[in-house]
Amino acid sequence: MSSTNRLRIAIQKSGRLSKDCQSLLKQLGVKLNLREERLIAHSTNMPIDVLRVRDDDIPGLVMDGVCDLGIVGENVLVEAQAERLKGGQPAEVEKLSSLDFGYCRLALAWPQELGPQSKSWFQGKRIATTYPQILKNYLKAENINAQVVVLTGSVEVAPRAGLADAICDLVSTGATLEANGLMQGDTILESNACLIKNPTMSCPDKAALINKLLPRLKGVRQAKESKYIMLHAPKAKLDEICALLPGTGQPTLLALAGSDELVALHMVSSETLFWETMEELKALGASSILVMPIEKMME
Ligand SMILES: Nc1ncnc2c1ncn2[C@@H]1O[C@H](COP(=O)(O)OP(=O)(O)OP(=O)(O)O)[C@@H](O)[C@H]1O
Ligand SMILES: O=P(O)(O)OC[C@H]1O[C@H](OP(=O)(O)OP(=O)(O)O)[C@H](O)[C@@H]1O
Ligand SMILES: [Mg+2]
Repeated sequence: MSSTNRLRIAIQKSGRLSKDCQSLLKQLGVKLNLREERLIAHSTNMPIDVLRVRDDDIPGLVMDGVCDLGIVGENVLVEAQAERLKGGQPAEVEKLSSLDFGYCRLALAWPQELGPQSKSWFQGKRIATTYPQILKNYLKAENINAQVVVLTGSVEVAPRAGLADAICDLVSTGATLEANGLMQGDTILESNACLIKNPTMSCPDKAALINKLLPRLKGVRQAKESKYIMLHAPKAKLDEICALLPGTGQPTLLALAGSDELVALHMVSSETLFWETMEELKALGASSILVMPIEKMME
């Protein structure tokens, strides 16, 4: 591939998604030489360049074809798309996969001392947010006539600072809302990080590379969700033991040297084994029960 044919992936430079993006690329087998201040990191083993930017810029870079792929929160993607549509600009991206990090929700919140409030309370109020388009669409759908105050950071201090009556901001554990004396209301949007692609990308070499990375992504996810289970089981109790094992996978049975009563049972399970199940297995005579993580999978 020539340098223009190198696949360009946009990720967040520093923030909530950057560590997870970097470790995902590593798990996909993409080796990177990440030096702190560099905007572009060239992969040393694949024709891939990683652009490290602010997350707000990622949807636009992918929509405009500056980057072929991007990893960004759905919250930022939906806001950017709504903003572009409002301005009559192209806003299409292909969502290749939802990822298992960056989970948060965009929710309304107001000062705790006001107590629980219904939707009608928001009529005529000022709501501070970093996501004006998503909030405006919600208010329109709910027939609420409120003023949207746009802030790019520290949204949660807006009510105390007298800038707004309520906020619409990202929540994960709820600790930030609590620390600022705010009460959480309706969730407007649930969000995870997602992998997006420029829909008009037509380079066959890049398409082939994406087709190589996607099964790896599936394999990484399956491996994370799966466990390798090993135990010794009395032959007489095999049916009962198998019935307790999670998932639908078939176990492998192996003879145990020096024992006629016991067999070794190995299986890949799509779920973990809870302590309660391990205790039930033990009560049935199972022993040496091991639950191990799996690093990679390919079916
Ligand atoms: N508390 C959280 N827990 C999990 N994910 C979160 C949380 N807060 C935000 N996110 C997700 O991570 C993304 C990046 O959050 P971050 O706070 O790093 O953004 P930022 O300050 O706008 O960064 P940048 O400097 O890149 O613009 C958010 O858009 C959202 O998708
Ligand atoms: O519900 P919580 O678990 O407290 O998380 C929510 C907070 O996390 C995010 O900010 P972040 O900490 O990433 O900092 P930022 O505001 O500087 O982006 C978000 O903007 C909230 O403020
Ligand atoms: Mg940002």
